[in-house]
Amino acid sequence: MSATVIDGKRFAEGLRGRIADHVSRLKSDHGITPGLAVVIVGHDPASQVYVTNKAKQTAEVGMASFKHELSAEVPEGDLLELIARLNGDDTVHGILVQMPVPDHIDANKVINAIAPSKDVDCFTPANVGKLVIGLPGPVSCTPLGCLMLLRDQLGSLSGLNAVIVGRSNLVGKPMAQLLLRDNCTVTMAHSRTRDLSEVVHAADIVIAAVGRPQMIKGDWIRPGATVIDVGINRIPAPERGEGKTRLVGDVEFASASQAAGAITPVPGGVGPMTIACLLANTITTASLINGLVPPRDLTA
Ligand SMILES: Nc1nc2c(c(=O)[nH]1)N[C@@H](CN(C=O)c1ccc(C(=O)N[C@@H](CCC(=O)O)C(=O)O)cc1)CN2
Repeated sequence: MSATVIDGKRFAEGLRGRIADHVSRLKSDHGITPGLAVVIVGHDPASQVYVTNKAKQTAEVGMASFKHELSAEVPEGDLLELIARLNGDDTVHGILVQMPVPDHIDANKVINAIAPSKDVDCFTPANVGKLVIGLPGPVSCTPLGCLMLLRDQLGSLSGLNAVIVGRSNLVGKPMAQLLLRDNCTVTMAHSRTRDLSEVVHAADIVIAAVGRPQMIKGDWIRPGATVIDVGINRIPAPERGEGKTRLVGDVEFASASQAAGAITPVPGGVGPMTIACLLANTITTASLINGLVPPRDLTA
């Protein structure tokens, strides 16, 4: 069997088109221009690329885009002050601090400084709580992107066995909540899980978010399962020339695509959905801040 390759890049383009329509309506019907502030601390090359893409795509859908670049040595207090300023700025409806932050900065302090009403990453305890009990609000970007791809691929997820490999706050834990909401039977697997290959083999849906290149092998995948690969790992690619690298996921794509019914590639799968869902969350927070009901097609 050769799996359907789920085109996250194309889906994300379509989603951004719908977001642009909502932005136009917010402007014309309510006089609201959604604004997203992105903050980056330091010069990590991958983070620079993500933040540049976020700012560019924010502007492309017609939102106001604010980019704040701070040096790697910036004192924690200066970052907290900037966040406080953005919290009080009425032109800003979403605030995102690119992770990871340098070691001298306490990421939890930074997250807790963001007003929950503007927390478009859904990192604050208040928004994580809302996600768990199903109240309206932003939804963690990467899990929301995975859910949208799954619904598009499978229709109803009700009753399916979903196995999530990885229990991070960024992906694994919120993903479990979203799949539960869609009536999946959810198993969370992690580094201490016994017989991981057998656990994965029981899944109709596999979410690979473990951060280890190509760890999940093709013979772990149940024939016909849907595989969502969240991993983004850069590995040496000597076949491309000396010192060259390439991106791979947490799943061994070549073998897994022989067994799976559908699978996301890396790159071009979940990654582009993360940024599109960030924009969707900015529509959600801009709507809620202004007492409007967020559009249903942009949230979980
Ligand atoms: N505050 C946040 N920090 C981080 C998040 C996040 O959601 N919020 N997630 C990741 C990084 N990330 C977004 O910030 C992100 C990662 C990957 C992609 C993406 O489009 N990947 C491409 C490949 C890009 C490449 O060539 O390197 C793909 O998979 O096709 C977008 C966003 C950590 N930090």
